[in-house]
Amino acid sequence: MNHHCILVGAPVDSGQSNPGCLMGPASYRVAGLAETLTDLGCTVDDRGDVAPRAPAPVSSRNPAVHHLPETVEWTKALASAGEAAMAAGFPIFLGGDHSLSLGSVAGVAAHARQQQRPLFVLWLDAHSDFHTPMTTSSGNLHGTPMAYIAGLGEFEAFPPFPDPVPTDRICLFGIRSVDTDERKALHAHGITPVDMRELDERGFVAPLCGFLDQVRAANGLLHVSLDVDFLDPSIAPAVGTTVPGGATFREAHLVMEMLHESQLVSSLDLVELNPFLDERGRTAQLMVDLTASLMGRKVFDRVNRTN
Ligand SMILES: NC(=[NH2+])NCCC[C@H](N)C(=O)O
Ligand SMILES: [Mn+2]
Ligand SMILES: [Mn+2]
Repeated sequence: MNHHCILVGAPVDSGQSNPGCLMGPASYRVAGLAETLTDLGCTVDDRGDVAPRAPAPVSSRNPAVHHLPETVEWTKALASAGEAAMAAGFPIFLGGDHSLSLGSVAGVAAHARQQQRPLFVLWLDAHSDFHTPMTTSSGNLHGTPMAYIAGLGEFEAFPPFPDPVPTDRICLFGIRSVDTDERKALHAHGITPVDMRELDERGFVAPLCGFLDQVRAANGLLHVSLDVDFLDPSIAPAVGTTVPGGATFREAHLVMEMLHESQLVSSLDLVELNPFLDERGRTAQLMVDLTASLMGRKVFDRVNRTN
């Protein structure tokens, strides 16, 4: 794991209809993300916020889709910022709604291809985000990045995804809200999300270890996309698409601690934080603390523990 962290601000608000995610990067900075990482022994390069180019007038064949031109420009800008950040260290994309991952993961994938390393994606989310611009009925493009990353479906004005991630290298984890068309597409492509029901039955450790073993065996790069709504709304209220029954405080930290111990993670998205909906900054703070666990914060060193 590379401990030179590159903070890439991605104040994307165009992928959904609940304004406020554009304040996410500022909120993480106020919550002390850079200082927290520095205290953990990381070096930090905050590159500020990415600025997309002026959008060209493109429209979707699906009349429900909104802010397509803006989201296309964010995708291009974040793909190039992401590729550059991967070459320099460990990128942390500060969102911004989840449509930012159309670009962040495209940049990461371009880097992985250059390095000739297979890319794996861990999607920590209540939602599968497996729509395409053709199937979404909300028209919110934050519901589409997973299909784009897998190279499936029609993405109109978006640049083709650089090196689509095969579906067996994708792990959708914590899922508890899937639309009918997404369900059909997931089924058609043989993807079985690790949903909350499975996590209830098997616990968090076994399914996560299984996926990490796969990454390790392939000497892969691992991108983690952490959507605030992966967490239970009772601990993380600052998100526009709350779904009850999410990960608890300890379950979420356990995932992050295990990811740290695996030493496999090479890039991270923090997405969907809407500070306008937060309560005294508690969701931003929790996301910073989860990032700290991912980067190695622990109470005790467990290496030599026998019980
Ligand atoms: N990244 C997210 N929070 N996505 C929520 C998507 C919700 C719903 N499936 C939709 O497409 O509108
Ligand atoms: Mn999402
Ligand atoms: Mn979500």
